[in-house]
Amino acid sequence: MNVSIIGSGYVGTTLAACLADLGHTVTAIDIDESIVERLNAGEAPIHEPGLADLLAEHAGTRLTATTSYDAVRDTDVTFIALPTPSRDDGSIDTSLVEKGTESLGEALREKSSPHLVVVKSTVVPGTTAERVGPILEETTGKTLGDGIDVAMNPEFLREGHAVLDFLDPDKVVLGAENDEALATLRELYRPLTDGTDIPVVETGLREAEMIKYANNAFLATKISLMNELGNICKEYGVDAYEVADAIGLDERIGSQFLASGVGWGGSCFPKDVAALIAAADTAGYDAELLKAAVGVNDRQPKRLLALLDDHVDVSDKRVAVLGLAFKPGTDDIRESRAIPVIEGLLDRGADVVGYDPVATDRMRERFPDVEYADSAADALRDAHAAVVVTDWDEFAALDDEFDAMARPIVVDGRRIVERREGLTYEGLTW
Ligand SMILES: NC(=O)c1ccc[n+]([C@@H]2O[C@H](COP(=O)([O-])OP(=O)(O)OC[C@H]3O[C@@H](n4cnc5c(N)ncnc54)[C@H](O)[C@@H]3O)[C@@H](O)[C@H]2O)c1
Ligand SMILES: O=c1ccn([C@@H]2O[C@H](COP(=O)(O)OP(=O)(O)O[C@H]3O[C@H](CO)[C@@H](O)[C@H](O)[C@H]3O)[C@@H](O)[C@H]2O)c(=O)[nH]1
Repeated sequence: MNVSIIGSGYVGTTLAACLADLGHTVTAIDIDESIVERLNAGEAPIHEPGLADLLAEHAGTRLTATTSYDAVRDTDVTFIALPTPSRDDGSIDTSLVEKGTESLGEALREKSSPHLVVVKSTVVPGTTAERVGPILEETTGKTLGDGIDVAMNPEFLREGHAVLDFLDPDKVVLGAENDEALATLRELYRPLTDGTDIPVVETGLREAEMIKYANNAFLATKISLMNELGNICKEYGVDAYEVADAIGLDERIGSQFLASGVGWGGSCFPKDVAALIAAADTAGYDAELLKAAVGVNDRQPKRLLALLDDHVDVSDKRVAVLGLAFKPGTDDIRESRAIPVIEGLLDRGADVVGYDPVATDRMRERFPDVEYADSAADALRDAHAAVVVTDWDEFAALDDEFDAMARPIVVDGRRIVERREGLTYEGLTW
């Protein structure tokens, strides 16, 4: 099938590379020329395991990139993978999706064969039918169901595992309101799902939109609940990880997403939970539990800093922040818990030195005046304390490096550092 994808960020690029790998002919469209150049050169514009290999294999053959929307006319299906950021009140800003849809519709006006537009972006229930659909009708001059159609296909990939998650998903959700749109979506995913036991959920547009929010809200709330339990564990000298291992054996609870610590960040959980709370508010429902999940999440970095305060007054002291990315395996710092931690340390007058294997450049843009080290060892040298914010594997191997600290104190927000003699070790929930 000939597919075009608007937006070549984390989702769009992964989708482009994976659909090409599944045998489709893919055109990636982005307004950022440097991204288009990199894609055409077979290079990954983002740090994502396995992505560079797929792009190198398919660029120039099954995958091409362009800044021109005209390319959509040579395709049968267009995915919209544009950002849906938060407004100040937490609600989603759909203006980029709407602008992209307008450009798409104008380009499709001259196309005579049928075209399916699939919303991949995370959008609140009603967006595809009530915003994307009408814009397409207006700009193409066609009627939905007659030459142009819409569908909704939420994405569940995790950053750092994007390619594997796409090629081996827990489920594929296809939202459509008519048989033709559904048949096109099925056809598109057939190379992925045929002969496998991957569940394919066929549902309506609003349901598909809501499934995405429900998925993220559930996972974020699960972590916040474990963080709440972990905070109580810490007060009673109980190891929250032992508790989590045991409760995770109950199949109704499940063992995943029970790692307590400094909380959830990233480009999705904070934005999507806020959007769902705002959407509920708009509908007249007070999403109390989701608000509490956000409250617990906001508290975890403060608890980490309070534990540090118990050990050392960091004013004018060098403090190492180990890990800057919102989680390991990515250079993404959006809503990273490192941000409130660094802010709290700067408020206390600390000389912060940050280290991350891949996310330093991005954090430097956010905090240009903070010092950044090239290795964990360099960050720890002469530091009066260290805090761990991201569970990069390499932090588990740190050992002698702690001997070079002015005072070997570690407050671990991710249970990754090994306890050792001579090290004052404080876990956030254990
Ligand atoms: N990042 C994730 O892990 C993830 C996972 C599932 C769903 N989502 C959702 O997918 C959507 C996209 O997220 P992302 O993280 O890939 O975004 P992103 O910010 O990484 O990428 C968006 C891309 O769109 C391009 N762009 C902006 N305006 C454009 C326009 N008018 N025309 C063409 N290109 C344009 C930008 O240059 C950028 O390359 C969001 O709704 C997000 O919530 C993200
Ligand atoms: O037990 C856990 C698991 C995760 N986290 C934190 O939660 C955040 C999110 O982690 P993860 O879900 O692995 O990363 P994302 O790439 O943000 O993926 C989430 O958000 C995506 C965008 O919507 C969805 O597609 C994915 O299904 C969903 O897992 C990170 O800060 C993690 O450190 C914890 O604190 N404890």
